[in-house]
Amino acid sequence: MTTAASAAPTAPLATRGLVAGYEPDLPIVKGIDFTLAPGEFVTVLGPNGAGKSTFVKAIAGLVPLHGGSLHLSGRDITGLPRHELVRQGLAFVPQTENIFATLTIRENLQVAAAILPKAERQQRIDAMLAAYPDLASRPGALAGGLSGGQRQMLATARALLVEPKVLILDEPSAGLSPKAVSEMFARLVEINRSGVPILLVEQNVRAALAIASRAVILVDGLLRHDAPAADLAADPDIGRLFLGAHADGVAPAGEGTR
Ligand SMILES: Nc1ncnc2c1ncn2[C@@H]1O[C@H](COP(=O)(O)OP(=O)(O)OP(=O)(O)O)[C@@H](O)[C@H]1O
Repeated sequence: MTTAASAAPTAPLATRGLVAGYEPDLPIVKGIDFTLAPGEFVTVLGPNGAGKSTFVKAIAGLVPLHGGSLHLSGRDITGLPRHELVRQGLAFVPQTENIFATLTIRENLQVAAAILPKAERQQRIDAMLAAYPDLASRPGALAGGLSGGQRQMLATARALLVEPKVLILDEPSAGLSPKAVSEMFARLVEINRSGVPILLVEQNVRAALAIASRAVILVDGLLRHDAPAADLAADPDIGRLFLGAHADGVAPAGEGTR
């Protein structure tokens, strides 16, 4: 018998009791129930080592699942291999190694387009280049020669090429200049407004709360807090309680930073 509690979630993305980690007996994500609603923009926050990256990598098929389930638009995608998750519409932009440095901008897009029907590929690549003037101005340039911000743009363009159901990004602001971060975040807001739900891991807490609609805070592999982003941004206690007082995105001296 199917009960309301056991019915498969129909949201764009849902995890139920998700347990994941790199070693069989060492869970890093320790049982997370999370739902990304249609059109939502959710940021994942928490102290260093809380398991934020592991959580999204597990969703993206890059970290082994030990338990629980994953659902994409009502479909159970638990345990599917990475390439199949992409095909199903789950786009993930990793923090590093998210482009092919020795290929050109256009070739990077062509590789991502390979899962599309042949007849659609060129038109989608052209449309994506049109949306990214910085990339369109030199499609033959090697991706390895791009700035950090342009690389992130290319990585995001590659992810969007296949019109995903959900876009997940792992710290896209890492290592970028303040100008590149604000361009990147403005682009994410546009993408979200076009209807793509976004899940964003960020250490840049204030910037993330300014663009997200909701925030979840992970502590030691568990989802400890879930609230509207504006409420968290206005809460003077939240930095002390959950973020190790990193609410300005700057870790105190002596604590681990990258
Ligand atoms: N490839 C890996 N192999 C084994 N353990 C790992 C690996 N990557 C991360 N870990 C461990 O998993 C735990 C959570 O790391 P994770 O990177 O998910 O945290 P985070 O919240 O994203 O941290 P940060 O904000 O510092 O990026 C840490 O104890 C870390 O050492």
